[in-house]
Amino acid sequence: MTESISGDEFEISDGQESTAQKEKIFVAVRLRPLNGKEIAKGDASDWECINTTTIIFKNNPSERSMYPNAFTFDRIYGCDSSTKQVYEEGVKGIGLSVLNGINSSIFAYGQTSSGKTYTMSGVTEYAITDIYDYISRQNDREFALKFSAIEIYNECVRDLLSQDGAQLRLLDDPETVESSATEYKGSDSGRTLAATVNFVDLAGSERASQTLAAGGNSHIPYRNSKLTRILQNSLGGNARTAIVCTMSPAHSHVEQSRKTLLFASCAKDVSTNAQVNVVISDKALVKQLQQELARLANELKTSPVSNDSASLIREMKLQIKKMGKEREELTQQRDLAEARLDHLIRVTGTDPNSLPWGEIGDLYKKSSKDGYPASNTYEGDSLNKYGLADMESSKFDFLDQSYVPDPSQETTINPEDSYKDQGIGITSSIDNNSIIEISEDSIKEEDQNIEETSSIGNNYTINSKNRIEENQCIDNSITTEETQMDDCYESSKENTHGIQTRVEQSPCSSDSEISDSEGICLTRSKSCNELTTNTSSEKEIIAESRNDNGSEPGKQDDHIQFLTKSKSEADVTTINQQDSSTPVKNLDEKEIEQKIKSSEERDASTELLSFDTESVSSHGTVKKTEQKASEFTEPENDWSMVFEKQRREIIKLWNECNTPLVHRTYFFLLFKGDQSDSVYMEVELRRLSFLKNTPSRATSKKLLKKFSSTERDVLFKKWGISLDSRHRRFQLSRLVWTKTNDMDHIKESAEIVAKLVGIVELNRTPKELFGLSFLPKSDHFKTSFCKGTISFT
Ligand SMILES: Nc1ncnc2c1ncn2[C@@H]1O[C@H](COP(=O)(O)OP(=O)(O)OP(=O)(O)O)[C@@H](O)[C@H]1O
Repeated sequence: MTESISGDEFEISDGQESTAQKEKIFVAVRLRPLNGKEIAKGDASDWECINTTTIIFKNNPSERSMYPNAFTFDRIYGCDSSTKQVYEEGVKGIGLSVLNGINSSIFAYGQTSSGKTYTMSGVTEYAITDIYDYISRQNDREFALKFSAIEIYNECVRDLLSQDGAQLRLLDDPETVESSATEYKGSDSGRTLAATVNFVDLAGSERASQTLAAGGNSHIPYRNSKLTRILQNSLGGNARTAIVCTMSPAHSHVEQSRKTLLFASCAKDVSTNAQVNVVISDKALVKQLQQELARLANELKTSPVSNDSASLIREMKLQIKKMGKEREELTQQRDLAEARLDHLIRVTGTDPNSLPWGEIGDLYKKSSKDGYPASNTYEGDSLNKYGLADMESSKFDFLDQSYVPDPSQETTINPEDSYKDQGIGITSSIDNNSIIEISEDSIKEEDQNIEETSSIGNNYTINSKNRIEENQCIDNSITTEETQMDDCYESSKENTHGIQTRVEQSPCSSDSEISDSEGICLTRSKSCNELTTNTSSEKEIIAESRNDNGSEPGKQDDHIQFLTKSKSEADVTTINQQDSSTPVKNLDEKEIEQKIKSSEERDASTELLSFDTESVSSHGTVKKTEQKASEFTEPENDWSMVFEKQRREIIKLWNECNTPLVHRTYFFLLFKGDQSDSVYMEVELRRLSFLKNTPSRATSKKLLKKFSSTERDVLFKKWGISLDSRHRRFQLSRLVWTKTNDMDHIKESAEIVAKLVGIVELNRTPKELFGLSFLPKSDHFKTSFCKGTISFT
């Protein structure tokens, strides 16, 4: 709201602004006419107002050297000017600032009988009239007015509005001057503007003039003055100020007139910094804040935006949690893959680059050693960061199957082994200090409650100088899950038949020693189940194979042992009895195989392994399957085109495989078309193709349900898995299998396993982690933690 009261100097706003208003004091000089007495004495006027702002001394040029003859101020009022003029044209705007909440003061300064009272009485009357007039026209605002009329004489304060003329006592708060003035209380509506206007008639101006003129100081000393205490708020700078300096034109008063003008000149330099005074009572403030709070709460409650935000935040939190889980899983996969690769390299003792999977060896080398790739600036280990954990896994399957044993290597047969059943466990020594116990005792299947021991069915081992051990079934099953279990089964069957054939045709003199036509002697151990059955009095059945150093059986340095332990003897007994008495063993495996082959899921899954594959043929010779992944390979000179094509294909597969965004991002940022990226692109394509065609867990279950529980039992025994825990169990087995050479590895493995099963207290030993206190020797830690019955979900 802006309203002009009168004239063009003053405007009243709604009082919302609080910007300080810095300005100079308004200084005016009023020259009164010569009074009758002065005229009678023959005094003449020494001063002439040459315009509205300048006054000059005109009668005594000789004094020009000592005093200035011309003075300029904001306004000069001559002898014929009226008080109304002084008000309207001079001090009105300042006086009425009080209506905007700004303090104001109007002073009259001058020598005795110069016209101070004459001027101020008129100015005060006009101002009060205007104030009331303004208030009377404001219907939507309430005003509280407080008037005081005070006389200060010899430091005594007297209330001019009081009849008794009692002396007033000044309190600390100058605003609480005891007064009999009428008070108007406004409503306590909260925000209030409070301002004071002072109309001051300064008696004794001569003395002040002398002081200020002599010192040339614009500061008005008021600290110890009652007057200044009363005017404290106005004189402190927070007030618009006007000074009307009155002077007599008579020559007899010329000295005082000059001093008045000097005072006025000094006053001109003083600046004020008035601001709107907003007063909010505590009660009003509390009320106002409560209202604001209620308003905001209501806004938050009803705002659709806020609801969206809340739901968005929830979604984001879920997403973050999910990504964290994925990251953890990828880390675990990476660790497993690295462990397997480590082990393989360690076991073979061969430079990875010289192996048939040289390019994979390069990948491993890059990823593990060189920070892969060199331009990478990401922190931490690379494989998982770049989402290659799965690739590594796939590679490893390829590695497992592509190993080509040298037929010329002499292979020994452990004469202590016996081969009495169709469940063939072939074990060979891996390296020194390797005692491997893989026990999956008493595993309960979710839907069928099938208990089984974790016999590592269809294991075979080829002892050579490199002392390679392969567990084809485990290798396949770990990384390719359900589908590879089928392949595992296939492969195992082949191996089984092959080995059986060779056993029958072996020229070796005993059942425990077999040599094939090419001079390879295979050591064939009992299956864990069979071993357990045949030696039921023992809790551990150890299939040992002697290594080519000719070390004695049972010596840890030279042997690897597959130990089978039941969770309890009762379990063992039950299982063994079942194994020996039920027709499980008598089932026609060909029939089961036929069922598998005829199932749709099986058909789909057989196409999955499009990797380079080399496997041992059914006759113990090496058979190399053809590479089927060459479709991803393109000529080098068309690399950019190939890259784009592969990238499109990868993106498509990402979508089809629901690949996590994190993986996509890393991969996308990392591989941007460099020629050296080709191997990674290819691996990613293979990995995704594999994943895409991998039947889901549900599909696998569906497949397995095509078989009777007995048939499934046979399958599980052959695969050495249980339906529900197969993947992680094999990961675990594999983990143990590949990390049994030193305690550091064991501890590291324990941590990984602990993560798998959701154990977070990783500062504990493997023994503590899995409660394997029954194991007496600490060196059994390296195998002990896989013997615990760990439930995976
Ligand atoms: N501008 C004027 N026009 C006509 N008469 C004036 C004017 N100014 C002052 N007078 C007259 O001069 C006399 C003295 O004025 P006034 O009392 O206002 O002076 P004063 O400065 O207040 O003196 P004191 O300091 O002693 O109170 C008064 O009679 C007054 O009417």
